[in-house]
Amino acid sequence: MKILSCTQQKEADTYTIAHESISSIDLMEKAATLITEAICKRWDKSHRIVVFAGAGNNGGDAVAVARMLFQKNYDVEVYLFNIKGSLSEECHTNVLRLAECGFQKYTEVSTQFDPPKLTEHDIVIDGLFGSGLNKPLSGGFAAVVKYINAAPSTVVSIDIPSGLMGEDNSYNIRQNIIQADLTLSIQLPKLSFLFAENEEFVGEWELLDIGISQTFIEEAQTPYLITEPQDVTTLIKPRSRFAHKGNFGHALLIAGSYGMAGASILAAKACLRSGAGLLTVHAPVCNHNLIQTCVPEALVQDDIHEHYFAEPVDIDSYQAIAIGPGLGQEEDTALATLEQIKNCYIPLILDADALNIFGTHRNHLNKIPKRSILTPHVKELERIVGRCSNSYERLSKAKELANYLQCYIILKGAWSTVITPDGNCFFNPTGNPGMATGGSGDVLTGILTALLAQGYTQEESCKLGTYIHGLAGDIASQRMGEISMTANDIIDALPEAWKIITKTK
Ligand SMILES: NC(=O)C1=CN([C@@H]2O[C@H](COP(=O)(O)OP(=O)(O)OC[C@H]3O[C@@H](n4cnc5c(N)ncnc54)[C@H](OP(=O)(O)O)[C@@H]3O)[C@@H](O)[C@H]2O)[C@H](O)CC1
Ligand SMILES: [K+]
Repeated sequence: MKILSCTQQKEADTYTIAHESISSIDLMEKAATLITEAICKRWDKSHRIVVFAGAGNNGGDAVAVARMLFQKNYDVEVYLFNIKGSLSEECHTNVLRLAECGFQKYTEVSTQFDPPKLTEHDIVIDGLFGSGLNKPLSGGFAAVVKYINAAPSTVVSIDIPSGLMGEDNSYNIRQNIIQADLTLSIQLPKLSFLFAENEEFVGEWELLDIGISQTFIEEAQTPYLITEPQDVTTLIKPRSRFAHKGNFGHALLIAGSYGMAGASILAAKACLRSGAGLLTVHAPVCNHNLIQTCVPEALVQDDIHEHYFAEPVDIDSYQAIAIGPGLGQEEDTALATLEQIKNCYIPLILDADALNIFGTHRNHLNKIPKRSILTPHVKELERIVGRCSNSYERLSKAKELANYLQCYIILKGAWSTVITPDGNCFFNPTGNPGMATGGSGDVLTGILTALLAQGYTQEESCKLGTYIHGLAGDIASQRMGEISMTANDIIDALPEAWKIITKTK
């Protein structure tokens, strides 16, 4: 699913009107019908509906919704803010239609606004501004937003919370943005919906398909996409009945240190649960027996050091290498890692402590082989690119890093983002807050390593790996609950997740 900019959404609107023989007012009527249905589905007529409409088409949507709810015998009030004394054509048409159906509780605000007392049982419809917002709200509009946010009522925003920019809110004023409980977005999501700090504005969001031209959407250029099931199920490589373990690759996992054997064990188990033919774990001597006991299917190769990774290894017999889970931050380990990745011609994943090395040894960043996969969470990324004040800035810096290194970056979190060397961003829709638990990242690394070992490309491995990781996390959450689930539960859910993705019983 593509994420288009607000400008592109307007172009899509215009293109649809021009090519799908539907007028703008009828497109607005379609939008309003779906918005009304979504409201009626959630709230019965005991709720008073208080509509705040702007002078543009977002306001036009809101006034049309008011008419439809009124005709369904809801108790509706409308406040239309017509500060400049001119309404968009469609907004004006809907104001006339509202009057024609005998609606009485209509107030057009131009200067003085006597706000109604909003109660907990009221539903506020926010139709002040939509994709036409061109600067942060200020003055009277900011006051209206603050008044609505201070009210105890449920707030439903049309298309986007008024005051929120569709992409970059770096220069926005947070208290001048509507805090919606529900956002009913037209056709496609906005990029800003996917950023954690905007959750308080967007609330739950739902897309309304108003029939915007698919031709326009298909041809629209955007670096931002949300991965959908069909994007990953089509990647799955079928397994021949004559296959043998050599067909599925030999993976090398360089992981673990004294006291952090668990990370290497979790990554190893996840790797084997994701189809690797063979796995060798290179680990410090102290973890040898633990790994052999916990993951008997894995081969264990001892490092020369008792407690941590200290000596690079020969990589010729492997198809994929992952370095990082539980590696620790000893200087010897950093040096061994830098040595290990130099001239590494095998698909490589750098995770956790292998990434932290570049936070303290940034001058070695250019040693990272092109097309490597880096899997930082927010803090690990910011140790490399510097502190970021918001998700949009962080995404931009991650895109710059991926381009500079010509690598793939998986920025982990809600809506984990796969960033490719040429700047495409694939947002992953699976997963849940229960996955914010120790070892979850180690599991992802194991999955990614298995996919690379089986010959999936870096981009395929990143998209498929994050998707299956989140899907297993969702299954684990259903089984164990978000609070109690552990990284092991995610691994235990991998068989079910793989069956779903490969549609096997
Ligand atoms: N996406 C679709 O296919 C459809 C979308 N619909 C709805 O249309 C809105 C977009 O409507 P639009 O009229 O383009 O813009 P808005 O209603 O969001 O804003 C109206 C005008 O407000 C002014 N503006 C912008 N920012 C500010 C601000 N910070 N303070 C004050 N005023 C502001 C601006 O006018 P200017 O003269 O100031 O430039 C805007 O034009 C979309 O969100 C959907 O709800 C269609 O109904 C269906 C198809
Ligand atoms: K809005």
